[in-house]
Amino acid sequence: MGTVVETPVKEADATVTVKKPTVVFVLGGPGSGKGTQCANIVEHFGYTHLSAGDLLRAEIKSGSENGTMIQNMIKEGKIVPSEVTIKLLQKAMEESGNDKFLIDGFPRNEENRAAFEAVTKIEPEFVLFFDCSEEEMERRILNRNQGREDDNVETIRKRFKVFLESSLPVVQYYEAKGKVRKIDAAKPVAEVFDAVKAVFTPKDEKVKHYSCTIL
Ligand SMILES: Nc1ncnc2c1ncn2[C@@H]1O[C@H](COP(=O)(O)OP(=O)(O)O)[C@@H](O)[C@H]1O
Ligand SMILES: Nc1ccn([C@@H]2O[C@H](COP(=O)(O)OP(=O)(O)O)[C@@H](O)[C@H]2O)c(=O)n1
Ligand SMILES: [Mg+2]
Repeated sequence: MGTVVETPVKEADATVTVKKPTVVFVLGGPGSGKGTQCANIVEHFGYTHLSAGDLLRAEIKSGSENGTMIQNMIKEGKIVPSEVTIKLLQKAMEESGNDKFLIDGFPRNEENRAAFEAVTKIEPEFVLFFDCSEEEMERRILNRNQGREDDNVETIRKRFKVFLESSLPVVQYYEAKGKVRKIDAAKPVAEVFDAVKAVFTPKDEKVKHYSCTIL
């Protein structure tokens, strides 16, 4: 008579692993070309573009109870409390059906950064940073013609100050983690996009392309 060996059947693992979305933060001063380049990235690399500024402006238009507060802060070039902005970002992420996001113009200060990390537990894949002189950014904003209430000399100066004092430290935070991909954004749009493409193209594809060229 043989011995019956009982093998315990392993219960199915109750923890479900949900894949976190891929997030790239797109930062740079006002007018550095974040929105313009994000539109190009979307076309080529399948990301969904979420501009924090656009979401806040849509919230004003929707007649929400926060609308007046947001409008006043934007007019003053101030940064809206992250609670408001993060809710808008999360809603847009859920509604998109995508799992790859370019988050443009966020985080703009330490409060934005820490709150996003605490609420979503998402770490950015990397930070795309558009580097441009104030002189060039001001010229671009004054030619933007989108009817924005904050695109006037007085508010622009305030936005530059906030950028230097509050937003650059966020870039430095990610710099220390080796996550910043800095782009010279003072060049023409197509040249800036060439540099952007190099950041988004996987290294093996670059090699493939190179070997095709020399064959
Ligand atoms: N590389 C560039 N050279 C010249 N003008 C640019 C360039 N990139 C963007 N612009 C223009 O500058 C303005 C600001 O660009 P935008 O993408 O809205 O910047 P941001 O989102 O960083 O404020 C727009 O009118 C845009 O058409
Ligand atoms: N994370 C963010 C992003 C924008 N904003 C507000 O929205 C304004 C416009 O942001 P934006 O990203 O559309 O501006 P640009 O950098 O594109 O010119 C900022 O100056 C802030 O007042 C904010 O409060 N918090
Ligand atoms: Mg923009």
